[in-house]
Formats: sequence, structure tokens, C-alpha cells
Amino acid sequence: MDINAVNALSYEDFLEIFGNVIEKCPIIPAAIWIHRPFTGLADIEAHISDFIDSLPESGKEGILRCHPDLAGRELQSGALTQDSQEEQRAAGFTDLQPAEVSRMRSLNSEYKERFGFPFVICARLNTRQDIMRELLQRLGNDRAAERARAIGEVKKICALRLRNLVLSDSANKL
Ligand SMILES: NC(=O)NC1=NC(=O)NC1=O
Repeated sequence: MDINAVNALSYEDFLEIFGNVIEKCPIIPAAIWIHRPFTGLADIEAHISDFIDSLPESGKEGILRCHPDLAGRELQSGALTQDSQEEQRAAGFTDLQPAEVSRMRSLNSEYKERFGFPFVICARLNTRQDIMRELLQRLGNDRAAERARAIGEVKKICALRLRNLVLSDSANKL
């Protein structure tokens, strides 16, 4: 789907296609729709990034809290969004040994205990070994640095979801 097709979408169709580019935060694509016509994928990304950056810290932490844990309960119970399910599978979290599941569980809760929001990383760009190493390493960050780092990961997840949608010609899904 080229950028002209994106710009020609009704609001409802735009939200149908792009509503989950930031996990469970449809308000973000709903808000940036006003900026069309977009000049390209990078323009959509830039508007999403600017919107997120304009939020108060509580809003950024709210976005992080909308993300499911990696190898968490939602994965176990099949409650993940399709995007998240595919990302977690790509990073190898759908075939963890029980010991690895409980290790991720305790690391995730230690992280959440310390920062008040979940550990977020772009799963498609990392192996599960990278992710566990990153989780341990980032536990040492201070809250502000970690919030910024996690928001950076949210933007990477968004960039890959956008590319997947636009290049996979998702207009056919309508
Ligand atoms: N807590 C997370 O980092 N969750 C996720 N990262 C992804 O790339 N997909 C997810 O569901």
C-alpha cells in the first residue's frame, strides 16, 4: 500500500489498519490522523514520535503499561494481540522451557517493582538471550533513563509494525 493509498483512507479504515502500531494505544494513530496527507512512512513515524514525546511522564509510562510482558501471562493464556504474539514468537518466547518462563517472570516482576512500568524491548530486533541480558543490564538504570530507553523501544516496535502494514499491502485486509 503506497502512501497515497494511506492518505486516501477514511478515518475508520486508517484506524482499522494502524490502530495497534503502538500496542493497545489507538489514541496515538487517532491523534496523528489529522496530519495527513503524510509524505511517507517516515512522516507517519515522526508524527507518532512527536506525539509520544509531547506527553507528560505519566503518559509515557501509561504507554509502557499497555505492553504485555515478554513470556508473561498473556502469552501463556493466548491473550496477546496478533502483533505481539508474532513478535514474541519471532524472539523465541513461545517455546521456552518452564525454568526460562519462571526466570522471565521473576525478572519482569523485579523490573516492574523497581520502575513501576513493565520492561519493554523490540522483540523482533533481539534474541531471547539478548533480551534477558538487556533486562538484567537495564535494571541498573535510573527511572528517567529507563523510561526514555523503553519509549525508544516502543518507537522501534512501531516502526517495524508500520513497515509490515504498509509494505504488506494491508489495504487488502479491508
Ligand atoms: N514487554 C515487551 O517488550 N513486549 C513486547 N515487545 C515486542 O516487541 N512485542 C511485545 O509484545
